[in-house]
Amino acid sequence: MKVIGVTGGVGAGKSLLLAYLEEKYGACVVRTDELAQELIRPGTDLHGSLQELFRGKNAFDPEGGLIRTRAAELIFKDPTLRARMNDLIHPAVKTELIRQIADRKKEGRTPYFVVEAALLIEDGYKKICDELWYIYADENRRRDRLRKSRGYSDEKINAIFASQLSEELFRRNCTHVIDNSGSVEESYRQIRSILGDGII
Ligand SMILES: CC(C)(COP(=O)(O)OP(=O)(O)OC[C@H]1O[C@@H](n2cnc3c(N)ncnc32)[C@H](O)[C@@H]1O)[C@@H](O)C(=O)NCCC(=O)NCCS
Ligand SMILES: Nc1ncnc2c1ncn2[C@@H]1O[C@H](COP(=O)(O)OP(=O)(O)OP(=O)(O)O)[C@@H](O)[C@H]1O
Repeated sequence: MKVIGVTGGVGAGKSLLLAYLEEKYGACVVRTDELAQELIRPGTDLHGSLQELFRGKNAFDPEGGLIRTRAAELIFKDPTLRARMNDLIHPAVKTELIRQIADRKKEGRTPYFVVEAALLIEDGYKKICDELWYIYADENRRRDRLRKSRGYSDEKINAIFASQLSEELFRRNCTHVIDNSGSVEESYRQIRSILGDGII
């Protein structure tokens, strides 16, 4: 089983390409954002710690769930708060991922295990991945896609951009680059040139 780490800036097209890896190659895809949401659901220890961290900041709904838009507003403009949130959540995410990778390896039926993480490089996923893929799209296209598909404001886009690695650092740390600035078909072709033409 090959373990592939997928990263890239917000709106580069990671989700879209992960779906292709799942459908065409039978990959097991885990998005760390989704895993994090599970690990911080109300009732968990992590949820308690997060409530402490965001105390007085109106970041939770009446059922105790984290209000994503509010959390984004807070963490993307405050590097210290973001670092403290990362320190709380990310070790647990990584531990859970390592467990899932080991389970799949043991089971022996998964050809590719794909981990998607915004902070793949910063969080040291290099050690647990065989390859690191950088999904690139030029900044203007990403801005455009995020405005259109998610209604993100320029302020939100700027704040997230500022909290993520530069293109140069992504490129320097990854083993493969997929340029998703063009059509989806062109990106699929790049994936096929890395993984071959079909399910193994
Ligand atoms: C901060 C949250 C609430 C923002 O939610 P929202 O729906 O507004 O935006 P979305 O999830 O689409 O994230 C926007 C972009 O920021 C990236 N991102 C998410 N968390 C972080 C972070 N801690 N640092 C840098 N970038 C991040 C995402 O990958 C994406 O590219 C949400 O991303 C979250 O709960 N993050 C915590 C989990 C986490 O740290 N995930 C990254 C694991 S590597
Ligand atoms: N090659 C492409 N051509 C046109 N639209 C695209 C292309 N790739 C992605 N998109 C669109 O751009 C938007 C952002 O893509 P996507 O959600 O896959 O980004 P992401 O990298 O997963 O973002 P995030 O970092 O927030 O997880 C989506 O609406 C997606 O359909």
